Amino acid sequence: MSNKHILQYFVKNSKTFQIIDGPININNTENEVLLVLDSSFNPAHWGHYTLINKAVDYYRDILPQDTRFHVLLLLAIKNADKAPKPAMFPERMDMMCILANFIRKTLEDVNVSVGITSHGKFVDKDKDVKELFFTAFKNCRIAYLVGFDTIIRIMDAKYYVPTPLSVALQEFMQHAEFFCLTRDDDNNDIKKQINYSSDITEGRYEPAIPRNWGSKIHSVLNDNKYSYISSSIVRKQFSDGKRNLLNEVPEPILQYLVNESDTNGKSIFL
Ligand SMILES: Nc1ncnc2c1ncn2[C@@H]1O[C@H](COP(=O)(O)OP(=O)(O)OP(=O)(O)O)[C@@H](O)[C@H]1O
Ligand SMILES: NC(=O)c1ccc[n+]([C@@H]2O[C@H](COP(=O)(O)O)[C@@H](O)[C@H]2O)c1
Repeated sequence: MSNKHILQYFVKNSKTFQIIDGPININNTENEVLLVLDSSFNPAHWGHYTLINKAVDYYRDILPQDTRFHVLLLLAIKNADKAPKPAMFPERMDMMCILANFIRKTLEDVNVSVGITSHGKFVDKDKDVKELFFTAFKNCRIAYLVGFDTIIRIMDAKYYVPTPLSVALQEFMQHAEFFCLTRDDDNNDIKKQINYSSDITEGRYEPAIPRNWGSKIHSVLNDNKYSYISSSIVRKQFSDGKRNLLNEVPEPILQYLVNESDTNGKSIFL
């Protein structure tokens, strides 16, 4: 079935979560880590790949040698902020499957699945991930891979009104953790980004954010060659006619963008 048909079925049946590529469950939760990258994938780029790569490196360093890694690429077909915009979703799903294959080829011993969700907020996505992805939810580790711009939005009380943040995320924060990479950001300097988790632990964000959540956020410095990349930049440059985007986008993704645009006679993003 094409991704277009999968999406039509998903929407028609009011589903909230579906795996569209790769394994659909994890049986042995004792030594497995699930790394979830939730994104708009519009398009997929090196910023996404480096989040996964660095998260695998990070957990390989701190966990036992026999730990197995499972990456879940998750597309939110509803955004926590933006109105639903169905255009391009099948193409984004295609690109997620391409990225999944690229990860399988380039990162050793990493399983990859691709899923779609209709939930905008992480706290809601997490319920489905736990329920539907794991056959036994015991001692498994789920880490959400995010950039700094996203972690501060997850920790923003406005998304949960009238429930206080500490209540809305209480259960979620008991088992979930975040691997958080710095990004170029005019409003938040690198020091603030890197110190975010320790500042929470020291109580600097109290009473909004409980200090014990600080240990659940692992802040890691990005590489300069990846920290500036965003889908908006790629969309803009590609639509302006730039095709030399290999610093921003893995080759198979670029190939897909070029092929799709050639077929339509104009940039896939226009
Ligand atoms: N270059 C990057 N470095 C680190 N994290 C990133 C990078 N690009 C995206 N991310 C993170 O990946 C997740 C998914 O990103 P998403 O695709 O929504 O962002 P984006 O590339 O900024 O998209 P857009 O420009 O369309 O807003 C987010 O948590 C985001 O912070
Ligand atoms: N409070 C939250 O859980 C929260 C806040 C902002 C964005 N998100 C999600 O983060 C993902 C990336 O969003 P953007 O593409 O807007 O950066 C989307 O799935 C969006 O729905 C979640």
